[in-house]
Amino acid sequence: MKLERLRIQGLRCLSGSDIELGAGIHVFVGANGAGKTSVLEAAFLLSHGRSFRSGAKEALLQRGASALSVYGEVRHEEGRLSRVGLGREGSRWNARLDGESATLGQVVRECAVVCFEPGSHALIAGGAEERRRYLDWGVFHVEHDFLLAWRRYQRALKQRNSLLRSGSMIADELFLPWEAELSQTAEQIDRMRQRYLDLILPHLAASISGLLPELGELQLRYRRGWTDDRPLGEQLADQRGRDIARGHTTLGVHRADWSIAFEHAPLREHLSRGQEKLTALGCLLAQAGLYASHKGEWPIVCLDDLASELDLTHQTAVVAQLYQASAQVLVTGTELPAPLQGLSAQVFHVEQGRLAPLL
Ligand SMILES: Nc1ncnc2c1ncn2[C@@H]1O[C@H](COP(=O)(O)OP(=O)(O)OP(=O)(O)O)[C@@H](O)[C@H]1O
Repeated sequence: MKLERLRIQGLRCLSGSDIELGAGIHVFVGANGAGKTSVLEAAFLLSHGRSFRSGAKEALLQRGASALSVYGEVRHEEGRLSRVGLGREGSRWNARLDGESATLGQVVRECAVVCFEPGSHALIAGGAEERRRYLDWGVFHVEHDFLLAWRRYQRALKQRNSLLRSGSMIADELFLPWEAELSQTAEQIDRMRQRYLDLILPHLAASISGLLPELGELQLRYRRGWTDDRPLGEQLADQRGRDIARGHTTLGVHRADWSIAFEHAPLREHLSRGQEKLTALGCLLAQAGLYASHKGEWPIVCLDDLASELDLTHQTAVVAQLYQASAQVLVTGTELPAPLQGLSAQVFHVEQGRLAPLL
């Protein structure tokens, strides 16, 4: 798929930009603070409904502006065009698909963006939440029932947590329906996640060993969030007293995690910072590759500040892989990254929140 048009209003320093994009590689070049990353953030917002930068979604809204909107025209491999939009006016976010009001789920299903950026190493070195988000984004795109199960799970979790916080005088019977719902939806979500991990493993092995051959074979480890010996419902009932003391539910798919161990680096602490970044990049490219083999089209790939994140050899390897795959790629840099010199790429100059194509 490719973004043929990206219109951004009121996002950080971008007050009003409207650009046309083609196939292949696009580079956004400009000084620090010019607004390059914000362009990638806008594309990512259409795909995830949030930014990849930490902090509140509210920080995206331009200081002093009352509204923010991002609109994209996404051309799919089979020729179909999806017109996707997300916006915020006052305190409300809204989503639009093909001119009609839509849900966030409908919009993000039409626009898939994977993004490698300076914070991506958190996928390997950070907390479990980042890894669950990665996993669930992939599962969402291959399993149709995922979103429904996930929403039911979140609702039941919220209800059980609020009962836990109401104190120990709450009758056990009040917990039972929510624990049954948690147990049923957790089994579903866990099965989908496990299927996804089985699917992605060969993609991970290929993409990470291409970037880090010196680390040897990799193993994917997964913890589902509760033990395998008994149904989650039974374990939640046993755990209730301790959960009341803690004020939240300590077992379930919201506690799941996964990790990668290498033959020559069995612990995460054995990886250098650069190797963490390359492993994270390998995970993102594997996810893009799996998406492509499942959907018949590559997601849009964003590489923020490529030249300062990777050494030249790895920059060249990544660019060559994406070039061969004919993926639409959006890259940022303070100058044109060396591996792109000589390749046909559309270059945009970014200055103080304004974008101009360089001919
Ligand atoms: N909510 C906001 N309203 C207005 N301006 C903002 C807001 N948030 C951030 N900015 C400004 O917008 C710009 C965002 O820059 P961005 O991170 O996109 O730049 P960049 O070109 O990628 O920079 P670098 O090369 O330093 O990473 C910065 O100048 C920042 O101060």
